Amino acid sequence: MANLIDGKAIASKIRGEITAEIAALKTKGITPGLAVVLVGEDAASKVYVSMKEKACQDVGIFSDEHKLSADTTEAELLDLIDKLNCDLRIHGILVQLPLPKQINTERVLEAISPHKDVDGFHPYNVGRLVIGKPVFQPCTPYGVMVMLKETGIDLNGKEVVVVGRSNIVGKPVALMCLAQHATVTICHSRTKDLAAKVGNADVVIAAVGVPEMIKGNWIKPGAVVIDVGVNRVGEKKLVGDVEFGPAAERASAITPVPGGVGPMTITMLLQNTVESARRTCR
Ligand SMILES: Nc1nc2c(c(=O)[nH]1)N[C@@H](CN(C=O)c1ccc(C(=O)N[C@@H](CCC(=O)O)C(=O)O)cc1)CN2
Repeated sequence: MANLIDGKAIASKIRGEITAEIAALKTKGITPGLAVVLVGEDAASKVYVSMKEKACQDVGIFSDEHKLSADTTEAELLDLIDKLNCDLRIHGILVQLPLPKQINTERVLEAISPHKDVDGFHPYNVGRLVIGKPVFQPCTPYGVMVMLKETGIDLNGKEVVVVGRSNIVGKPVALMCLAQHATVTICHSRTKDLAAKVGNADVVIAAVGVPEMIKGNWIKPGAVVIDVGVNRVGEKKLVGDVEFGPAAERASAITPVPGGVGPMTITMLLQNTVESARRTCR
């Protein structure tokens, strides 16, 4: 039976360290500030945004909330971003995704100053990651890497299979694993014989957004399984992208859903915001 990788516990430990770092910054007259922008009424986004605001309060980050209606135009959102780019109280800007259809997500992400891009989605920060000199790294993949490190899992020479090729998780986590000297395979909807690819992995990172798509009996005995999926099934139940029970019987270590990668995402957002504030006093 696999060891459970407790994302909640790791996140809580790191948040303690972040709280201490912020207290030290405040003695130098710097209070890290994060602008959180939500456009529209998406139920999951509302939950994530309120979790982010609460996390900011807990660690001592000034959180500047902007809740805009679902019919906000792209020009209005770009105007707000311009103002936040120039606001000296703000070290990080976060626009919650997904955005409503009338707004071009790429244009919005590119409008955020790369120096305040604590989500790590701006092409400048993506490019820094590609060349192995990251500044701000996307929070979910960054959280995955911190979890692996905290659990003592070394990727050097390992076969890592990433299932999913999104800009937010799949592609960046693959680059981060490569930087840790893993041999990385990215699988996606057109991949042939996914079961065999997953079965070859020492470490599986599942980020497809399809409930329990990765079957437990595909997992190589002793492999590590990181499940990035947070899928709502029915009214209340959350499941990952991996069939947890059968996978846990074969894996050496596995993340649960909820309580695995999810809590790390917001923790790394706090970390990036503190890093951005620290950079202002260099
Ligand atoms: N601007 C961004 N938008 C989105 C991001 C992002 O990193 N930046 N990621 C996701 C959503 N997300 C953060 O925004 C996020 C997802 C899940 C969790 C989390 O803690 N999940 C819990 C379960 C919470 C629940 O009950 O729903 C868990 O897995 O234990 C935090 C943040 C898309 N948009």
